[in-house]
Amino acid sequence: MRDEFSFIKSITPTNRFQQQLTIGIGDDAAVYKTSAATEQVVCVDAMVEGIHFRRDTLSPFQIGRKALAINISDLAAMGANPMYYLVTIAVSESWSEHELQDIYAGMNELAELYKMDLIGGDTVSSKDQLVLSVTAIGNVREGHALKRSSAKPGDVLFVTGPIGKSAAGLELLQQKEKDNSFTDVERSCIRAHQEPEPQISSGTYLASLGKRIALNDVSDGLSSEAMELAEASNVQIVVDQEKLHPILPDLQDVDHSQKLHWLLNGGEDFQLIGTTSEETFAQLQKSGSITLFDIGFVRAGNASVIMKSANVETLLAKGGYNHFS
Ligand SMILES: Nc1ncnc2c1ncn2[C@@H]1O[C@H](COP(=O)(O)OP(=O)(O)O)[C@@H](O)[C@H]1O
Ligand SMILES: Cc1ncc(C[n+]2csc(CCOP(=O)(O)OP(=O)(O)O)c2C)c(N)n1
Ligand SMILES: [Mg+2]
Ligand SMILES: [Mg+2]
Ligand SMILES: [Mg+2]
Repeated sequence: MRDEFSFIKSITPTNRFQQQLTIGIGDDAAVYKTSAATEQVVCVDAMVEGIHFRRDTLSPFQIGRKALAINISDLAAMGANPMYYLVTIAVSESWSEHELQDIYAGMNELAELYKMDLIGGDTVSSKDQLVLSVTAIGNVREGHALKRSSAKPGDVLFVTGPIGKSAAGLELLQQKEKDNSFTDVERSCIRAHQEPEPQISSGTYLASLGKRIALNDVSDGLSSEAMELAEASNVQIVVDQEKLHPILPDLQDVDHSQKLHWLLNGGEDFQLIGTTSEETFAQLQKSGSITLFDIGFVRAGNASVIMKSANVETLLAKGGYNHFS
C-alpha cells in the first residue's frame, strides 16, 4: 500500500533554482520574495486521462513533461520567465509507484531546463482516471506582459513554428501500433504531440522589446487562438492560405485539406501566435534573434477570423478543441 506522505517526501526537490524562495514544500504554503520591478504571472492547466492522454498515447514520463510544458507555454504566451510550479495529482490504484515517479521525472526534465522550483501541490486518490493539474508561476518586467488585446489594424499575423503536427502525431499514434515503422517526418509529428517544446525564448524575447505585440499560445488550434486575439482586440484577423505552406505538417501521403484541418482545428502545438506592426515585424525579421512566419494580417472589422485564398474570403469558424462540445 502506497503512503501519501512518503510519496510527497520522495518527490520533494533537494535543490533550489530560485534565490527568492524562502519556504518550499513542507509547510502549509510556499513563500517567496518578489521584486517591485516585476509582476507575477500565474496560470493553471490540467490534464485528464482519457481526454488529454491515454496510456497508449503518452508514457508516464511524457504525461508529466507535457503537463508542465502546457503551463510553461501559457507563461511564454505572456512573455514571462518561468520560476515556480505546484502540482495536484489525483491518482487511482492502477498507477504504480514507479509510474508516478516517472511522471515527476518528466516534469523535472523541463523544470531543470527552465530553472523552476516545485514548491507545493496536493496528492489525492481518484476512483478511475488520473488527473494532473499544474500551476505555474513566472515573472515579467512591469508593464511588459504581452496581452491578447494588443492587436491593431495593419498588423502582421505571425506564428513561431509549425502548426498541426501534434494532431497529425496523435492521429498516427491512434492509427498504427506504437512499434510500427514510422518515417522521420511521422516521428517528428508524434514527438510534437508527446513532447511539445514551449516557446519560452521567443516569448521572453518578444516581451523584452517593450513593443506593442499581441500574443497567445496554440493549445486549441489556430482558428480558436486567432479568434481569441480577434475578440480580445476587437479586430478582424485575416489568415492568408497561400502563406501557410511552410508551417503545415510535411507529411507526403496526406491530403492538403487534412493538413489544413489539423492546422486550424487540431491544437496542442504550443507554438505562439501573435500580431505586431509591419515596422516591428520587419525589425524582428532583420534581427535574426527569433524565427517568425508571416501568415496574414489584421484589419478593422467585427471580431472575426477570415481565411483568404487567392481573392476568395471565407469566415473561419472557431473550430478548435472545445471540452463542452
Ligand atoms: N474553471 C475556471 N475558473 C476560473 N477561471 C477559469 C476557469 N477555466 C478557465 N479559466 C480562465 O479563463 C481564461 C481562458 O482559459 P483557457 O482557455 O483554458 O486558457 P488557455 O487556453 O490559455 O489555457 C484564463 O484566464 C483561465 O485562467
Ligand atoms: C487521447 C487524446 N484524445 C484527444 C486529444 C486531443 N486534445 C485533448 S485536449 C486538447 C486541447 C487542449 O487542451 P485544453 O485543456 O483545452 O488546453 P488549454 O486550451 O486550456 O491550454 C486536444 C487537442 C489528446 N491529446 N489525447
Ligand atoms: Mg487553460
Ligand atoms: Mg494559452
Ligand atoms: Mg493553456
